[in-house]
Amino acid sequence: MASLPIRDIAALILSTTAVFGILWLVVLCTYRLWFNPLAKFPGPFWAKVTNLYAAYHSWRGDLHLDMLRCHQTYGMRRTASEDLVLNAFLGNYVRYGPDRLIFNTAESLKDTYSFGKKVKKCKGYLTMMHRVPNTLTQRDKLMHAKQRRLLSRGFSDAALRSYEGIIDLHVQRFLRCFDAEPQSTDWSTPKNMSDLSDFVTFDITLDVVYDSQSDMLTKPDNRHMLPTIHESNIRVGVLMPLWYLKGTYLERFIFPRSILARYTFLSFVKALLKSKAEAKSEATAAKDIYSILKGSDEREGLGTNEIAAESTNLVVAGFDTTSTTLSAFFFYLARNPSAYKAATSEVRAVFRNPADLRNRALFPKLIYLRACIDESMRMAPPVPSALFREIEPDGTIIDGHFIPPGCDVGTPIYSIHHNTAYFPDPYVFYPERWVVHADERNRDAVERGQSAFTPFSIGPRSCIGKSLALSVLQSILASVLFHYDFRVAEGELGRVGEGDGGSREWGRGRPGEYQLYDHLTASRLGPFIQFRKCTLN
Ligand code: HEM
Repeated sequence: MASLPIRDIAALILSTTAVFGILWLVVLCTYRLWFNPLAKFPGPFWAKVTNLYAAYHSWRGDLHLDMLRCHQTYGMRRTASEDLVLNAFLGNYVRYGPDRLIFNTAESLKDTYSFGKKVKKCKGYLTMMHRVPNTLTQRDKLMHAKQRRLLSRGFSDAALRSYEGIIDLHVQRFLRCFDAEPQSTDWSTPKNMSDLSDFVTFDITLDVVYDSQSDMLTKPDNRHMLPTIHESNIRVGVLMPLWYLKGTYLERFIFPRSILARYTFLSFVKALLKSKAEAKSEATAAKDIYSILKGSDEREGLGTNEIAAESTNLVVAGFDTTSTTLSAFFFYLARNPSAYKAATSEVRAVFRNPADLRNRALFPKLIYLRACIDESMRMAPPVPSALFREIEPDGTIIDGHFIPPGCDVGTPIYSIHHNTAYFPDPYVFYPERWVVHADERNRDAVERGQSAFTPFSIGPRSCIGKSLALSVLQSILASVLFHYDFRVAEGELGRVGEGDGGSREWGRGRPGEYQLYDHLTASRLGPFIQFRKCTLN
């Protein structure tokens, strides 16, 4: 028998592989669409068949918007008269991946994230891990409890008090950014608040975590670090639903820039860690989180790699999130005159002179300022989409539905913060929704909102840095409102950060809404704000 030429053999292998490949795809899609245990849940066609759907939206930065769009779309039903009406119950759950569901209720929030639930962090968190898991990325519950207990020493009341001087120092530097103009009674040149917020929060976080100065507010030298973190977040956001691609050639092919960016940031941290290690001999009292962790080294078995992973994560988790809240606050307050007036009046009444601003005992009196901060985080949550949790063996009930083991579930933060069942007029900046009236008539409404408010998440994996973040935000904002008046920059610059009016992209059209680009955490542009020294003080 004459042997087949090599070309024909290759063609035969290729066509057989293609046929089997197509067959495999057909079987897989058929299974996912009709026989998967989640098949009964509504959702976009492409999300049901592949996690590439979520990865695509993460790459575009509109994952949070698409999740809300799905909750609304799959909550619509046609009446007999062909009108579309919202069937809120149906839209409360959506299939957002072959094995993933998103929910949009306060019940799902509790069922998924509060203490004692049969869930753990999903495999997507593996993509954030470098060498060893830190408190954020640890999937093992017992290991996490141990790591969190150690880390919480850096966030105790005593530790937080010891950071107050550091925060005050950076607040002073932040204020000086608005003083630079010669005529101090005139409005300053427009300031890009997302940049300045990044600078001040990075400076504070690096100082608190490592007792080290990044000086971003005062010098440009280290500012190139910020785009590298952003670039790296894009990669991690895309890989979260496709975690099995981490470390493959495909990943390296798709994200060469992000991988380079990640190593630039890691080299920066490595140099920091080296200088900390060299400074070891000058034993000083632990005044930064790194030293607190290092102090527990021998007894608790936290090795060099663990401390490096933990402290690096704190910088990334801490600065960007706090910065988003800060810039969102300026966006919304500058556009809402009544909220602006109420917040400035409160601050200028509580603090009688500049020295008072360092007195933390007065902060609980800033009830309206805190409501403005909460309302900024409601409308622009710094971690906008779903924090997926994997259901453990035996399955569990989420919001009344049995979910089988191995599936991922999550309650997207931006979606629930815009759910009209908890927040009427969700696109209106309305700090009053957080303040209980003296006659208590709105207590139920406030509590309903609180049940669905989750910028820091809830339960055992909620944010360990919440008190630090709030302390930083209140210190900065009280000082700015005390010393300065501010307004939206005039002209086109004033529109940076807004929705674009007639956008073809879903959810990007509202001029009054601060636009977030969801890459794990939120990136954003502007707002541009002008400042003027307040003449009342
Ligand atoms: C406004 C500011 C902040 C917001 C909105 C925020 C939000 C969050 C959220 C939503 C989570 C849960 C993440 C998840 O489940 O995957 C989280 C966890 C965490 N955050 Fe924050 N965060 C903020 C500031 C900070 C700061 C200042 C630090 C420390 C310097 C920090 C450190 C952490 C850590 C270590 C975790 C992991 C906790 C655990 O899993 O036990 N965060 N944060």
